[in-house]
Amino acid sequence: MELIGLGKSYGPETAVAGVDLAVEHGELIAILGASGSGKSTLLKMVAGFEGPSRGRILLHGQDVSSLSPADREIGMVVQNYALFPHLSVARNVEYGLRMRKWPKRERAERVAEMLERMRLSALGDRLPRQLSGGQQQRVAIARALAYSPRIMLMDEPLGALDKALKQDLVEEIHRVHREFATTILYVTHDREEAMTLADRVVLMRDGRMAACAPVEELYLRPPTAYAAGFFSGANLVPARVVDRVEGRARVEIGGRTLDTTCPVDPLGSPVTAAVRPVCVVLDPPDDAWALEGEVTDRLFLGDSVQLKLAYSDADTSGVVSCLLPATAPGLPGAVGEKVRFGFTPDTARIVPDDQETR
Ligand SMILES: Nc1ncnc2c1ncn2[C@@H]1O[C@H](COP(=O)(O)OP(=O)(O)OP(=O)(O)O)[C@@H](O)[C@H]1O
Repeated sequence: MELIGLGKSYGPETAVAGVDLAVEHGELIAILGASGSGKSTLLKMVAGFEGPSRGRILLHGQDVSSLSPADREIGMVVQNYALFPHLSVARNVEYGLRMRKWPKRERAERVAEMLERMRLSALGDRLPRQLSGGQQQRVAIARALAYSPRIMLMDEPLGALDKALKQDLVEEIHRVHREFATTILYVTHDREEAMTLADRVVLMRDGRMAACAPVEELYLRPPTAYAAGFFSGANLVPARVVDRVEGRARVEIGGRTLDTTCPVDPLGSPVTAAVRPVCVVLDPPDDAWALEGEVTDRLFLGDSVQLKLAYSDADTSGVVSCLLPATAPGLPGAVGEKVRFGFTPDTARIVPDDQETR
């Protein structure tokens, strides 16, 4: 599938501004972004529920931009299940096959197969209201997949479920994606979900594609400060490139210089040192960026402890989030405790500062 300059405006408001994206067959792309960033509008255009203001949608090379939703052969799963309440599970799954006028015997065979593959065989005669939320969503997935759509669209499919069910369904969707080899566009604002499921992540921001990259690359090497903050949950520390050392950036952060392992931006340009909380260390080594600070918050998370460390001196001030193993030696025990902390050059990613851009 290919999206070419796909955009949508509502009057003066631009919901989606010219998205270009080529999706490989069988790929799962997570469309991630803050509320109002244009994720659902993008999906609705692909589904055919919204007409684009500009651009085109190609499915298997065919321009489907002006086809009705039914003619696009796209399966859709949304947050609130949207099952037919008066139809049994089996009849819900059969629905799309009837619409496409499949013969009765083939319909019955396909429904039985889908129920089995989605582990719903025992529930075929029940009505949706007799199912749990997770079961209803499995029915919705079975229904959407029954007629082998060319592409599957999922809009916050787990948004209505509690955490434990969510985890089950994430595993289920992962399995479905692998076994059915379906191309999936998956809208979510939950980065954990995106991380677990996706081959690639499209990060939307104010209607634009702020980043598009394989999951691990986006997580470990985010291209900008916004992507680092949103996807990697990184601390964003203001910095400035002051020199080049063997092609790498020497940056100044709050009056201290640090030789990083990142290629340089233009000298003097404001940049951001993006440092993930697990990369913040206590009692850092000599070549590290180090500061004295104070614990302002401490959250026990089981295997790890999250600390908020506030620092302030003549040159700089801020708060850094730090994630340490709960068994780490010398772990600060209480709010108010003084600590020396920092990060080593190899763990800081120097990225353009785009946090203010709209
Ligand atoms: N029918 C509409 N008329 C006018 N503006 C709209 C309409 N639909 C969406 N918008 C606007 O377009 C922008 C993008 O909305 P969209 O629903 O695509 O965002 P989203 O990223 O899916 O958000 P959320 O995560 O909250 O669902 C928002 O500013 C929204 O207010």
